[in-house]
Amino acid sequence: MLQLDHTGIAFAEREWEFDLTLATHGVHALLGRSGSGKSTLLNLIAGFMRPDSGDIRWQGQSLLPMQPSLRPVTSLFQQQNLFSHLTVRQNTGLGIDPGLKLSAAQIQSIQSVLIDVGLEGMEHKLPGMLSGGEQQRVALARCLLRRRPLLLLDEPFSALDATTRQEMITLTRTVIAQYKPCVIMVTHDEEDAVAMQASILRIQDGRINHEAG
Ligand SMILES: Nc1ncnc2c1ncn2[C@@H]1O[C@H](COP(=O)(O)OP(=O)(O)OP(=O)(O)O)[C@@H](O)[C@H]1O
Repeated sequence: MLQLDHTGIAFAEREWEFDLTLATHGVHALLGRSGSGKSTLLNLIAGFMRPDSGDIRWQGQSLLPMQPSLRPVTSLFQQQNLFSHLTVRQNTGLGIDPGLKLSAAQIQSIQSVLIDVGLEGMEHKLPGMLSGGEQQRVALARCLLRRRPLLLLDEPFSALDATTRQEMITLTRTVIAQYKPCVIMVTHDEEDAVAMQASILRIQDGRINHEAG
């Protein structure tokens, strides 16, 4: 399970203290007003920010001594951070090896994930040749390839039009059902939470309230 135990951080004149226990598998929507600390919570778990106090544990082990790349975490953001000079296959392959020294078996697993997200036939395209929804599929494929047990989604669908958004929600639900990570998804839209069949985590006044899903 994921445990945040009095995980505290302060910026300027504001303070947050997060206490949270989530089961190993499950989907949770993280809601809260703009500036309430949603991205801060994800950054603490991913290791891009360090808490001032408290602990963050996965399966009983503290994540705090671990570099972000070594944590059991993968993140998908609204901006996909695809490399414009790398193909769809290469951008996806970064999920396995940042040096892109890929074996035949790894190329096969990339291909299989690209088929899962509906990008078969686009392996050799560059991101600039793709729509926003297709770019988001590449980013999702890269996350899925990593198969890390904690999946952090920061407004993954908010830049997409309504139809593409619905397709991405369906696709994300399907792949989550296959590999069963613990998912925390930041969204401004309670409809996304319902569509993802997520329980609700709400940040208010620097604390998390966990509502039944
Ligand atoms: N590294 C930082 N240094 C100082 N202040 C920061 C830092 N990161 C975030 N903040 C501030 O902390 C507050 C919470 O930011 P955060 O991005 O977590 O909010 P959020 O709930 O994700 O907001 P939004 O919904 O608008 O994306 C904001 O007021 C932000 O300006």
